[in-house]
Amino acid sequence: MKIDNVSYRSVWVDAEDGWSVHIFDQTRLPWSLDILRLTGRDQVAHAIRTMQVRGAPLIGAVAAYGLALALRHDSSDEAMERDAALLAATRPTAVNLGWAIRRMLTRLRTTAPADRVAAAYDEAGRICDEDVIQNEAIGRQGLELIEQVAGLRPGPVNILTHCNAGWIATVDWGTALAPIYMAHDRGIDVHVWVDETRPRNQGASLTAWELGRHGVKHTVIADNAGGHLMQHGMVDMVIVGTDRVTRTGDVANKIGTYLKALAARDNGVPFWVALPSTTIDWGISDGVREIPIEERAGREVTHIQGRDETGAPATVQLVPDGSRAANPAFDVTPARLVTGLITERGRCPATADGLCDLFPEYV
Ligand SMILES: CSC[C@H]1O[C@H](OP(=O)(O)O)[C@H](O)[C@@H]1O
Repeated sequence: MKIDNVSYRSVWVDAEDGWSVHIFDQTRLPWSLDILRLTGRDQVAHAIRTMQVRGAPLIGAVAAYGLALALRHDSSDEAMERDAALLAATRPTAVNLGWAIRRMLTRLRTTAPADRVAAAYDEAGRICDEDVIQNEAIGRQGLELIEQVAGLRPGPVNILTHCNAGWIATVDWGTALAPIYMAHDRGIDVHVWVDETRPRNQGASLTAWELGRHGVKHTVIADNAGGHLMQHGMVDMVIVGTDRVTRTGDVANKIGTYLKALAARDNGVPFWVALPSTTIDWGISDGVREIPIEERAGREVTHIQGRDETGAPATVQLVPDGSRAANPAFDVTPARLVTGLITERGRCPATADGLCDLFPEYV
């Protein structure tokens, strides 16, 4: 995607040294665009754990490069398995992380140690290139849904999204936002209701930043406002991303997604989930029981980051000293509340049959 008319991906290998890896520090957005140069395994692990880099497809891609960086230090079998396990354990919910590491190991275990670094960079690069292609295809699949609504009546197509599933959550294009970018670029009048997405505020700080940079009309709202807007006919559809989808169509996504799905169902608003097939966990069926939900630090709830009147970054405490906080970072929306899944191969019902029809080779 472009920033000030310069094309970027969310992760790239340094063009000069050919081995260090660059990402945007997403904890610094929207106030400053800081590019981090990653040079080792521990730096990559820290970036994923602290959400300097986040978004299901992107953490998989960055972890893949993290393994390549680790192999530069030690390409032995023991070190490779150890480093892969460490990177795979940095965050539990997004299945793309484990998928990417498993894909890397599949290639590297049959590669001679002396050839592993080159093979790792090659495979990580393929993961990135495929993510871009998949997300662009998701954009085209979702664009058709927006075009259908735009053809029904004049005025903007109003889309609500939760968290950030934009280009900065993936290698490029995004998932939930890809159809929106394509509709905007084709002159369709779209407006996005951007859930702030407490407690990390990925919507307020990342989705709003992305859409603003691309010139897409948007309004940031409190997470709790979505149901009201749906009741008053102000939302034509919901499109969200996801971190893990079961083989039966249950959807894990940022905390609060489930509540939006309930409000959408109650108000007859289509609730779409956009995902590349790398986000499908074919090994599980019951999302509520089987998807691991990351529990993050309570400080993310008790404190909030922003900038003060002088423009300086600031962190303020929101709750009384001594109050405890719970911080489940994801929830699971049962398939019955999902209108459909938007994948790189097409749209399908959130059902085992729907996914099997699109991806028969995985079943
Ligand atoms: C395109 S996947 C985006 C997905 O990842 C986010 O989680 P996090 O910000 O914690 O990495 C969120 O669930 C988004 O929907």
